[in-house]
Amino acid sequence: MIRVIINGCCGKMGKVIASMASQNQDFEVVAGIDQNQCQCGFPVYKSLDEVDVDADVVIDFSYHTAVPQLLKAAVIKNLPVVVATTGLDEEEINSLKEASNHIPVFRSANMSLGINVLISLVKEAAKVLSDNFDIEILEMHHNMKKDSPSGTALLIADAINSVLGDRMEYVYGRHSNVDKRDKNEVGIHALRGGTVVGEHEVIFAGHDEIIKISHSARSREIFGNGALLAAKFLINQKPGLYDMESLVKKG
Ligand SMILES: NC(=O)C1=CN([C@@H]2O[C@H](COP(=O)(O)OP(=O)(O)OC[C@H]3O[C@@H](n4cnc5c(N)ncnc54)[C@H](OP(=O)(O)O)[C@@H]3O)[C@@H](O)[C@H]2O)C=CC1
Ligand SMILES: O=C(O)C1=N[C@H](C(=O)O)C[C@H](O)C1
Repeated sequence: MIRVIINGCCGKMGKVIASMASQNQDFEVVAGIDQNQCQCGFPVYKSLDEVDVDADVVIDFSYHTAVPQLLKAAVIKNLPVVVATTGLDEEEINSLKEASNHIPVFRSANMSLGINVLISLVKEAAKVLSDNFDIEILEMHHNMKKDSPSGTALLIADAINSVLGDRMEYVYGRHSNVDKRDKNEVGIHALRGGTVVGEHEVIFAGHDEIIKISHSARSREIFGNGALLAAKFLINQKPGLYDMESLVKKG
C-alpha cells in the first residue's frame, strides 16, 4: 500500500486524486494539505511541516508559489514528490532542481499518456517541417485556470525547441504587431472558458498545406492516473529529477 499526501487536496485535481486513490487498492491517502479546509476523509493540514502521519510520497496539484516550501519540507522528511502544478517561475523551477539533489522529484506539466505521445509526434514533425512550415500552439482550458499559457503548451514548445537547436523564440498571443512573423517563432495562444478540461493543438502551417496535431482531455482522471503511476514509479527511485519520459522508458 502506497501512503500518499495530496498537496492541494481541496482543489479540482486534489479531489480527483483522492477519489481515484480510494478506489485503488495500491494507494491510501493518509493526509492532505491545503490553505482551505475541506471534508476529505483524511486529515487536512496547512503545510507539510505540520503533517504528523507517516507517508511514502507527496502528490502536488496546488499553486506555483506553494512548491518551494513543499519541497523544503519534503527534503527534511525525506519524501519523494510528484509535482504536477504548472506556472512555476525560474526560481521555483530551481527549487525543484535543488530538492532533487536530496529526494526523488517527478515533474510533468501534463500527466496524460496522450500528451506525451503528442509530444513525440510533434518533435518528429518539427524536425522534418521546420524549414518550410510555421509552428503555432493553441490551448484552451476552463475559466478557473490561473496560469497562462498552460504548462503543457510550454512543454510542447520546449520539446519543439529541443529538436531545433533552441533557435525558436516564443511569441505569446500576438497583438499590436506591425511586422510579419519571423520564421523562427513559435506562436503560443491561450483561450479560457467554461469547463474545458484541456485542449492542445499544434499547427504546422506551410505553403498550401497545414498539419494539425491535437489532444483533447475529456476528463481529469487521465491526469490522476498519470500522477498515481508517477508516484508508484518515484518511490523506488534514487534522488533526482524525473519526468514522463523516465516513466515511459521504465515501461
Ligand atoms: N500536470 C498535470 O497533468 C496537471 C496539472 N494541473 C495543475 O495543477 C494545479 C492545480 O490545478 P487544479 O486542481 O485545477 O486547481 P485548483 O485551484 O482547483 O486547486 C488547487 C488547490 O490548491 C490550493 N492551494 C493554493 N495555494 C496553496 C498552498 N500554498 N498550499 C496548499 N494548497 C494551496 C488551492 O486553494 P485556493 O482555491 O484557495 O487557491 C486549491 O484548493 C494547477 O497548477 C494546474 O495547472 C492540473 C491538471 C493536470
Ligand atoms: O489547469 C488545468 O486544468 C490543467 N493544467 C495543465 C497545464 O497547465 O498544462 C495540464 C492540463 O492541461 C490541465
